[in-house]
Amino acid sequence: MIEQARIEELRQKLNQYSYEYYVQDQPTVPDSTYDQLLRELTELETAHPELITPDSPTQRVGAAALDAFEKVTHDLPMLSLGNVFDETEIREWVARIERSLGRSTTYVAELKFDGLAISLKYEDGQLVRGATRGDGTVGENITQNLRTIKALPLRLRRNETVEVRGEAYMPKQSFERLNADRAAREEALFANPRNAAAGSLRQLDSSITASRNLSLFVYGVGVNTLSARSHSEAMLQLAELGLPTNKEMQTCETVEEILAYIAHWTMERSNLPYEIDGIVLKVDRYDDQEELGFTAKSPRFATAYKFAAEEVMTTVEEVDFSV
Ligand SMILES: CC(C)(CNC(=O)c1ccc(Oc2ccccc2)cc1)c1ccc2c(N)nc(N)nc2n1
Repeated sequence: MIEQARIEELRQKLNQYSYEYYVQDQPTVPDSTYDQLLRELTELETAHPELITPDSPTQRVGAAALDAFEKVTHDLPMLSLGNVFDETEIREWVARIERSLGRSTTYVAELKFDGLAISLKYEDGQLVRGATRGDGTVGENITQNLRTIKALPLRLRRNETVEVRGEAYMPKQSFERLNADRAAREEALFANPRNAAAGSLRQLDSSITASRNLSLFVYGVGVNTLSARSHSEAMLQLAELGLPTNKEMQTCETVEEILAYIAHWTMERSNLPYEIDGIVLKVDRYDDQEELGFTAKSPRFATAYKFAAEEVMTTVEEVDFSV
């Protein structure tokens, strides 16, 4: 049947254009082309509903609003990070690791996004579940809301089974526009992009989430079928699968390189289009991570350098508790 072939072709094209625009930030077609093809796909799917698949771009906004979020138990706990606050503590953290391993090792430095920690589960390439971190063991099933994030692929580029961790966030520009709209309607303002992202993902009606222009970065893997032997290799594989990874991630051979990366982003973070609240440092090789292991609640192989909280002029902004 030619409609089926056309529907499959449109689905593949639209998902590719979405990937180029939202993940690679290098669109190859104008929005008008995307919109026209989406309209054609919507008409064909309306005429042939039996041909609709869950990874169709028309299926991003869920049907009915939920009454509540289900609880979900993570296959692997989503751990929290210990903190380091200054150069001395960073040098001590590196020294402790290299003493424990009995040799030097390679690190990865990453931006620490100020959003909501989430977990995404893909089975044979298909997104089957999205959840909040919750208490690290039990989170809330917010699949319908996460599916509205355009940077999130509904199907991976290879049929892998993998559970990934990441941060859903609201870009600074979307935050400013959302609060401007709310001020115009005399509604309570969100205090910061993190609250706005969390409030947007706690909506039981995913069409509200879809209107909030959220985005996503993935930063780790749980259970997976990947062949990676290090964190940096795993992140390259996640990017090849079509998942949004952050391009500012950098491997560091020495503590001096770590300190230089931190100094750079301490100065530059105000120029980023999203908010970060620190820098995450990780031992790169998985065999070293396993050798270092965990404390009761967080890994010994990773830590977070937190920026000093910014002394902002605290304007009397109402925080939106109604969401
Ligand atoms: C390192 C990790 C804590 C993720 N890793 C895990 O959650 C994790 C979970 C089970 C693991 O293995 C276990 C297997 C069985 C039992 C216990 C742990 C290993 C890592 C983390 C947390 C927050 C991050 C953040 N805000 N930004 C960036 N950029 N990176 C981050 N990385």
